[in-house]
Amino acid sequence: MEEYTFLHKTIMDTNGLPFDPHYFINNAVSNIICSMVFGKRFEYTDQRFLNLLSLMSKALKLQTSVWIQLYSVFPSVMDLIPGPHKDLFSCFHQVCAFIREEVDKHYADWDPSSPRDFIDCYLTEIQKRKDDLEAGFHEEGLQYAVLDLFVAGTETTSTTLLWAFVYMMKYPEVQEKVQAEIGRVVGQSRRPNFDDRPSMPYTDAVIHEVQRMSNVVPLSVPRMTNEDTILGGYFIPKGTQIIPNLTSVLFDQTKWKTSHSFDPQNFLNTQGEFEKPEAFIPFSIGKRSCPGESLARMELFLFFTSFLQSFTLSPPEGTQTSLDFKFGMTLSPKPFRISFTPR
Ligand code: HEM
Repeated sequence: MEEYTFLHKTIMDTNGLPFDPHYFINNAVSNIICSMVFGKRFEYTDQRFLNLLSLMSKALKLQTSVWIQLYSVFPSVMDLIPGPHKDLFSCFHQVCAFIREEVDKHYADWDPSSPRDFIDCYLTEIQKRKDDLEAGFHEEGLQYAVLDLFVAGTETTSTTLLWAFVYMMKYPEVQEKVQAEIGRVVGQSRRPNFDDRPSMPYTDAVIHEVQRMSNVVPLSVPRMTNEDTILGGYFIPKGTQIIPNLTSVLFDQTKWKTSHSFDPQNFLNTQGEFEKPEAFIPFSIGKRSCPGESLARMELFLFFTSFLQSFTLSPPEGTQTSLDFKFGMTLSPKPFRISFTPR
């Protein structure tokens, strides 16, 4: 909620005028992970950090481009050809350099008896297990673990919040109902907290429906079978790349009341109570499903309810809200402008 306070102030400064919310939201969401991993947040005006976030967004888009697909098939040929595939490596190196700098700063004033964040804890594990080569704790591992948390924890949640804004602009009647529920359960004298969620079935249903319809990670994360497997009667040899199609489940006509249109009723029973169908799998399922699910759900609930408690969201006058998206590792809304009018 501390991060929301910064965001709230920044949005108040827009005076209800339309603006592109992408960078503020990306920065605010990333700051939650940064506080846990680096032990600090970054100002919304920090150019070095803003540049890093834009590199990450660019890399996620590039990853599914034709150039990268060609690179995966013909790496040695593509190495000789200039093109956007080279940009991906440059993005990757710059993000890694940023992480390395932060790790070096941690080394400089590291006190193992009082760990400040994830990096400090990992450094302790490296030291404790330096004679155990099987344990897998080493500096390179630290860099990749931080990179994983940083990338996976920023773009997914911030893109979902951007979609929530888009859907609230598109369906003002849904927005009004959420605001009415916030008014009944939380009021205006305090900020929402996560314990309010069970008393707010409509809001909960809206957030779930935003996640279902926005389908932010449509093809999950590619995996590989580590042994011969039989699944649903099909033989899948060891070493086969698996790309789970979450879209087919999130939009399965046999599983949802209205599979292809935005309707919070997909998550409400006839008594208006919240109910989650088993086909709701935006975080995937099984042993390797998203480890950040609980954090993401908390962030989505707290940011979303705090925004709608304080502001009414609307498109710039005379414009239509579009549900068009950009395709990449994540599906994100096309750039848009929005007004936050204080309530
Ligand atoms: C709305 C937000 C989010 C969505 C929709 C989402 C979705 C996913 C999906 C579909 C996967 C692939 C799981 C699989 O292969 O079975 C995944 C993996 C992962 N997620 Fe998330 N995620 C979100 C937020 C977060 C957050 C906040 C974090 C940070 C703590 C995070 C960290 C990760 C990591 C580290 C992996 C890779 C796990 C591995 O390789 O085993 N995610 N996420």
